[in-house]
Amino acid sequence: MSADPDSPDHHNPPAPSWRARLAARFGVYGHVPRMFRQIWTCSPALTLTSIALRLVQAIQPPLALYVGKLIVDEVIRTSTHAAPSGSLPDWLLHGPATRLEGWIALEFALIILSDLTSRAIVLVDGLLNERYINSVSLALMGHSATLDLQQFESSTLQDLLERARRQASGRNNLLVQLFNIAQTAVTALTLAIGVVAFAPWMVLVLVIALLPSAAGEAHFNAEGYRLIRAKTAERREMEYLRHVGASAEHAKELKLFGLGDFLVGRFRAAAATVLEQNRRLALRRFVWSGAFAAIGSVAYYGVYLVIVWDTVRGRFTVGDLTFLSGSFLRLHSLLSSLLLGITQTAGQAQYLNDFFAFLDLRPSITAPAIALPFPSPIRQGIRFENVGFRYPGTDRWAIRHLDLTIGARETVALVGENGAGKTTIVKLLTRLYDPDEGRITVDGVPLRDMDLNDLRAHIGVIFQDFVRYSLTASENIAVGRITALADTQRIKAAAHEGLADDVVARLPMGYDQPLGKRVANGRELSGGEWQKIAISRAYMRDADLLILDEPTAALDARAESDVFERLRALRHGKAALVISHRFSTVRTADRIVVLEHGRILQAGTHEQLLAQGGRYAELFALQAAGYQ
Ligand SMILES: Nc1ncnc2c1ncn2[C@@H]1O[C@H](COP(=O)(O)OP(=O)(O)OP(=O)(O)O)[C@@H](O)[C@H]1O
Repeated sequence: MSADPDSPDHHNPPAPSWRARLAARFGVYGHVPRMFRQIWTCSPALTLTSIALRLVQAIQPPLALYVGKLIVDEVIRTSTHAAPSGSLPDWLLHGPATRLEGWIALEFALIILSDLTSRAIVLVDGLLNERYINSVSLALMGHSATLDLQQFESSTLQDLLERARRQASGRNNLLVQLFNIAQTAVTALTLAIGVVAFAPWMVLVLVIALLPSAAGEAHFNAEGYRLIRAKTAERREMEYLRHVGASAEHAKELKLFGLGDFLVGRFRAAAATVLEQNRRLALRRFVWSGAFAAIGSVAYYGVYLVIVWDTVRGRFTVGDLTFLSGSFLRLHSLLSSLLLGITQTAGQAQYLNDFFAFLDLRPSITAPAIALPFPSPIRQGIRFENVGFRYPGTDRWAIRHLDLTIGARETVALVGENGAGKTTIVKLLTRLYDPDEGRITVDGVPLRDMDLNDLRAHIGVIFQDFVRYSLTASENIAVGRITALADTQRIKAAAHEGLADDVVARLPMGYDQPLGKRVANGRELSGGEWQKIAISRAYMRDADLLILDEPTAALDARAESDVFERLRALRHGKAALVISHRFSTVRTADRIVVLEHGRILQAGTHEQLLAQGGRYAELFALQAAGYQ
């Protein structure tokens, strides 16, 4: 992580200081304490149980080794006496070996205990891990809801989210692995204390011999992290291609256009670069780790030789020899597995960093601490005052010098060619974005001064790319006011107003019918039928301003005319903004605003605009000619 791969000059980063290098090596673990706090809040009882069980498990190996030493010493001591006569039961019950029996019984008890605790650990960790993964998913979803649309549209956030999601994927068993590392560390420490009591220098030699391995692993961890960050865009592309290439919603077009091979080729190309770099790193890691590990093994056998020599010389008993060589062998393998564990978890801990980095993102569209309520009902109207807006990362004005008023009881239609800025006006009105210039007010109260939830609660908006939820028909309508999910009457009334009641009546399971192809027993609807469901959502709100962004594009002519007849009747006395390319819809509005390149070109009633003979009349004539 010595260079930020997102920065343009990451090919030639300045030489990092040793502090930066150290931070890069171990920085991946920076968020582990925060993760433990999160685990703790998932279940203090399970966390404590897991820690207690692991402590018990951790001190068992040194204990077992020490008891083994006592048994060997005792066997040697008793075997110097005359060989016992009689059978094994006689010897056990009456012989001079009661101490030996005690040690053997203790060793047996330790083995049983070890077996029980390891099973209990699997159980407790499994339960805890599941809760933790759920809490990660909840945190991701909860925090996503607070972020701005503009943040979601940035590719940097997409990358971060892609990496953060891995933390919630369940494949990531970081919790269990970190607990294992802690347990191994406690065992290694207890063993080391035992060995230190006999010969402190042995532990020192072993630790020093493992230092190159530790440094190597830390280096390769940092390399791996850098590689993953640098390749996030490719990974995201692979994820996308996998989704497009293997999902029901894309199957129709993929077949008809014969895109299968094209997608496979693109995936192969993206995968190849990631694979190649990973392969090179893995090979280098293999060679260096092997060499470093050999240093550890040489040191281990050197020390082992000295222990044997000291036993032959009589400095150590045979029991000491079994304890020391056993401890030493164990210590060597524990320290190696500790390193390996750290290596494996470092890869996963990076996702932890990304997960918390995502949680630390703050939305830029916020409400003031003391926010004003939405002026309901609207008395004067909604005003755009000299509004200008550029999408982040672009230098073209999507809207500029825009002055527009929507009267309190007025239905305004926005027309204009593709890209004229119609949808952008809706996004600004709902504060999905904030204008760069000018301001938008409702009855003189600036949108920025209002409570965000209150603002959005008073506006009913259906975008042209509304969401088709894989939920029941009833839920699909209720999403317009999710707090009224149980209010069947309200849902039915909204369905009636949005013309969805006929659609629902034809479904075998009525309002309880799951919609879409993703769910069991799901029924797919036609484009127009979906649109009627979406329009009904808008009627779930008792909105002061209703916005329909091309709501009728997929409706047949009769349905479209019905929708607007109802809109006029039901919106009686309330403001509405309608975006449409169909002049049959547009002409019924109280006022029509013609947009071009983010500015107002003309405004007036259908008749006035026709009489003016400008762009509106031209576009109207074009469409009318199409019907002749
Ligand atoms: N998220 C975005 N990021 C950058 N530019 C955008 C974004 N959304 C829209 N634009 C640009 O802003 C301009 C206005 O877009 P807008 O969606 O408001 O047009 P529109 O009038 O609704 O068009 P249409 O009739 O095709 O729906 C267009 O030039 C478009 O390319």
